[in-house]
Amino acid sequence: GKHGWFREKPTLWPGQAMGLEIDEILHHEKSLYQDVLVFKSKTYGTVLALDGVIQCTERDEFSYQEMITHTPMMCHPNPQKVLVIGGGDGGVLREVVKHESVEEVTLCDIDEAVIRVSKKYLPGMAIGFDSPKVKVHIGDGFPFLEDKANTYDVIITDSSDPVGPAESLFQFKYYELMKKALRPGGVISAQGECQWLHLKLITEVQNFCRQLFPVVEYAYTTIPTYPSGQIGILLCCNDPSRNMKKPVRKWPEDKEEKLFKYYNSEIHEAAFILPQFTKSALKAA
Ligand SMILES: NCCCCCc1nc2ccccc2[nH]1
Repeated sequence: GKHGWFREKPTLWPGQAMGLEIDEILHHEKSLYQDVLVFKSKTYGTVLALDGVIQCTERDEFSYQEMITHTPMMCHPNPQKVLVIGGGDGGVLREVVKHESVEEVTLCDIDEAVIRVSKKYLPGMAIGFDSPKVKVHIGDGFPFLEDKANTYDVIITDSSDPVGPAESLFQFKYYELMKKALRPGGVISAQGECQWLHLKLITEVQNFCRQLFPVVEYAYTTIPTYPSGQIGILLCCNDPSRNMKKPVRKWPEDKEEKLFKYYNSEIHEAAFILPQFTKSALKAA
């Protein structure tokens, strides 16, 4: 288009950059925490970028939102109280409320600007805010978790990358807080970065998760507009007998076809099957 190309800042992936052709810049501001850009792309719909890094596009967001939500949710027998840290676009909320067992889901995002621009420019994701089961808290996930012991069945950390406001969400203390906030049999999932780019970080996070949780797994999903075309999901469970590689609940196939564009019970299992280089790095951990 007349605006040329958006090129992603190689913050954590030196020497490479994802590019998208711009049709129209829709919004650009400096929030209290980060640079917020929304643009209409030529072929991927509307795009949200934070500090020059693509967070979601209308065309492929469903892959990440469905997999970061339904892999933990389908590993829990009866999720009633759910917490989303980050995820200000609303896409994870849209997915969480597809589970009838859910009574209440709280979203805690530090930046009101992300929620505001998502509601205005990303209605297909922000629809997640419309459910009566949803409660929204604007603030840092750390202090929010301090007084939430034994509260949630599932906690989903839909964070940006560990450069900037989300840096603290990739540290031991944060996982300690989530462990306390979980009810017995609870499951957590987190944006787990990419095995092609961040294997060292993934190994470090897995290491300290294993000190806190009996069951820790890494899965991944394919998504064209994230660096190297895929992103990981880190999953932990406080029930030593839970095998997260197999869903404990299943929708009938016809229901899956109506509910999802990416998730199904087979890709749930496939997501945990890792290439040898990742398997051996995480095994050594
Ligand atoms: N470089 C990969 C970045 C992955 C970002 C995942 C993500 N996408 C988001 C959209 C809005 C708010 C939080 C978000 N977290």
